[in-house]
Amino acid sequence: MSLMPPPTTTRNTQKPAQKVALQPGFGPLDWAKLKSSSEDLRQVDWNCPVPISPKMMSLHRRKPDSVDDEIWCSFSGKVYNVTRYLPFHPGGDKEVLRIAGKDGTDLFMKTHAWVNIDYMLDECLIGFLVPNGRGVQDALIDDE
Ligand code: HEM
Repeated sequence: MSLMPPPTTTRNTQKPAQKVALQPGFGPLDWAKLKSSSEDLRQVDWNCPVPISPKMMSLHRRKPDSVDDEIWCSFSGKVYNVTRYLPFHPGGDKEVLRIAGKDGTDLFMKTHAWVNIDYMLDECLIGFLVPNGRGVQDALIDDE
């Protein structure tokens, strides 16, 4: 009889972690510190959450036709400006950029449902998702 453990315990069936190496100064504690500093991480003209439509959000995705260099996205009906969070994301900025200008709830829940996004991004909250036409700046957006 062999003393080797059964093969099921020796085979690694789990997907490897995809954490990336973050730059010095961009760890979880650094993000917590930045959040509790007086720095404005929302980077918008308003100081309380406003109604934001999918169309408005889609303009903020760092593409050639975007209105600026900022990344907005939504999770569970809340819209965040995640621009400042990108270098702090343990899974790398590219993963977050996949949902730039879009709703990221499904992808987020598939990847790490255990992460408390309300807490992680509280200082980046800029609005609540509403249907197109009902957003605070929708009247200013061209319909082509
Ligand atoms: C902007 C919102 C997001 C926040 C606040 C966030 C937060 C986090 C946190 C805290 C971790 C570390 C989790 C842990 O160690 O257990 C993590 C890891 C990760 N995130 Fe995100 N995330 C966000 C969006 C996304 C999106 C949209 C994706 C796309 C798929 C993604 C993919 C990943 C991956 C692949 C990892 C590494 C998972 C691992 O350790 O195996 N994240 N994220």
